Amino acid sequence: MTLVVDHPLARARLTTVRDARTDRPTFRDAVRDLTTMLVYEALRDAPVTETPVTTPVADTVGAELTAPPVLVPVLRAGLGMATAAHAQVPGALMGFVGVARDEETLQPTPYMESLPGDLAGRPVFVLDPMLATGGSMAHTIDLLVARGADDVTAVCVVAAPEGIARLGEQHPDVRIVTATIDERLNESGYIVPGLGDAGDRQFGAM
Ligand SMILES: O=P(O)(O)OC[C@H]1O[C@H](OP(=O)(O)OP(=O)(O)O)[C@H](O)[C@@H]1O
Ligand SMILES: O=c1cc[nH]c(=O)[nH]1
Ligand SMILES: [Mg+2]
Repeated sequence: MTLVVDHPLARARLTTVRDARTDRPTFRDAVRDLTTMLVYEALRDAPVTETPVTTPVADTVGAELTAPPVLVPVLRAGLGMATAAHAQVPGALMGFVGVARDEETLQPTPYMESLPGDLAGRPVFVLDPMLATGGSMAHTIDLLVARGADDVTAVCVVAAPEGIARLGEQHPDVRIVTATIDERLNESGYIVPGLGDAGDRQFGAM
């Protein structure tokens, strides 16, 4: 249930976000480009409904997504993925979750949720560039499941094996779409080689 998007263009943008010399505007641009590719691949097998369309030349049959996913960026870092994901699925509903990891305990500290009340039968894409211990993602998915969600995709840029394993235990039905599975977490809970703190690199250190 883990899809690694390793298209050459995704690998090139991943290299940009990994590079410690990349400035904030360039980092944000690369996160947006990666999100476009990740969401594109995440929707590859999405069901479509055929719809009639008239070209300047003839009538034909087109297609539209049968069920556009609800998009849920996880603040802060996931905000940098929101616009690009929304551009891919313009009709999507968007909810928001705020959670900050306590950097001492590595436990997620929730501070905000703004989600549709009923997610039953609706695909949901959680947008967060970093899946490290998996605590923040597991918390977010708990909120979604409490609202009836049963078709959840975690869209990430960098995933650690530890976070993937945790989701496999706590939420085995969740699909993960990521640009890379990295080596491990270090003693501070950062992904190695990773890209550092995705929130700080987009928005500045708090
Ligand atoms: O898998 P975990 O161990 O929970 O770590 C991953 C979380 O850490 C980062 O957010 P952070 O807590 O730094 O908040 P921020 O986006 O506001 O910087 C990242 O965006 C994830 O939400
Ligand atoms: O490497 C990491 C781990 C958690 N959160 C980040 O932003 N980066
Ligand atoms: Mg952060």
